[in-house]
Amino acid sequence: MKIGIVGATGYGGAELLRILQAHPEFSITSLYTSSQQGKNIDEHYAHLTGLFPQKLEEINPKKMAEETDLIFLATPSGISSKLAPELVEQGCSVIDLSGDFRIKNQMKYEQWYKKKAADRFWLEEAIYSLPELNREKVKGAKFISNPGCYPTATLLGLAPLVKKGLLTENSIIIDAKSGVSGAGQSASLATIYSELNENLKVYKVNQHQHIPEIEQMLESLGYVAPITFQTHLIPMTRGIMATIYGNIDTNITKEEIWDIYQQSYSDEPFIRLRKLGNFPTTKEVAGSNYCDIGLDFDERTSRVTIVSVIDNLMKGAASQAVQNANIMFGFDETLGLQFSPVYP
Ligand SMILES: NC(=O)C1=CN([C@@H]2O[C@H](COP(=O)(O)OP(=O)(O)OC[C@H]3O[C@@H](n4cnc5c(N)ncnc54)[C@H](OP(=O)(O)O)[C@@H]3O)[C@@H](O)[C@H]2O)C=CC1
Ligand SMILES: CC(=O)N[C@@H](CCC(=O)OP(=O)(O)O)C(=O)O
Repeated sequence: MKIGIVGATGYGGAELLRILQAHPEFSITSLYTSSQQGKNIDEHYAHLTGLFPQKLEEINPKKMAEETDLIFLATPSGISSKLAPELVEQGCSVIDLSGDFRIKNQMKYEQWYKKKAADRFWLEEAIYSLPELNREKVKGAKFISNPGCYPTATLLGLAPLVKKGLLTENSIIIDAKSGVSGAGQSASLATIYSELNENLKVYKVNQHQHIPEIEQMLESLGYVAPITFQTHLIPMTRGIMATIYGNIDTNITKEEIWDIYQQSYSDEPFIRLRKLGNFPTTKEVAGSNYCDIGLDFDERTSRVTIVSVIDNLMKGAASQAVQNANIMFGFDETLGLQFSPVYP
């Protein structure tokens, strides 16, 4: 199948290149750019020297749809709201890695992203797919909205308890930390070495654009209440750790809670549950499509602690997008994604 990437010069795009280069069914035919037409990708990324002969091409939806079967949009929010519908209308399948089609309520998108929302019709057309929670909607779809990085870690950590209705209303608090590649490749004061090295930063306090995305999905799983979600920037390149707290009123033991997770995820190829008392680290999933989860229940406070880690550029973006592409086209979901994390 012929694959095109928009935003290949960005961090998410670079990971798509790395994964798709070795994929047995998808072949990268075209790379598109808004700023570097005519160049080769290795003029931007020396680590890709000699691997991709094709030149970066300008963005032209009609031509792109003729040249490819599927386009990944790894562009900043505010771009795909217009570009994705043009591609789908021309018959091309699309997976959008940005936030533009995740939040189905236009007012909420505009409130949290401070940008104009996509057209209501196309918001309905785009299928939000976190495969472990709703893969049945994806097979045969033409247009996928790939989840955000923090929502992926958070929702996979919470889903088993939420589906069982075990968490009490208004009790969910998520303390999330990300490596700096989560902010993309553009330089900013907050992410330069002297600001971040040996330093921890809280950011977007009660303002993070992933709050409505997480709440929307939790609502569909049966938890209808606001969450507290807080993000921190950590001096490392990649990785997200979401440490999640919630209250359980029912009489339950930590072994029973662990069993619920075990039952939910035992058949999931990309979710690895730690044994009770063990917790994952971000390095243990780096460069892979895994989400690793550990948990504990404090019978003294009736509060559960769930630790969920992913690689923000992989399960949080590029490899999850390829997982979605596999499902869309009826391939084995793990195709081209069966590699272990890079460690140490
Ligand atoms: N980084 C992460 O961990 C995650 C990122 N995402 C989302 O994925 C998307 C890409 O993120 P990331 O790769 O980190 O971002 P980067 O900033 O690293 O790259 C974005 C790329 O988008 C392209 N671009 C910029 N402006 C335009 C435009 N007007 N039209 C078309 N293309 C444009 C640029 O390429 P060029 O100049 O060649 O056009 C740029 O290289 C974002 O929406 C982000 O929110 C989602 C989950 C995790
Ligand atoms: C470390 C860091 O800055 N991370 C980014 C994640 C961006 C992202 O993935 O956001 P959308 O896809 O929803 O635009 C942030 O917190 O905004």
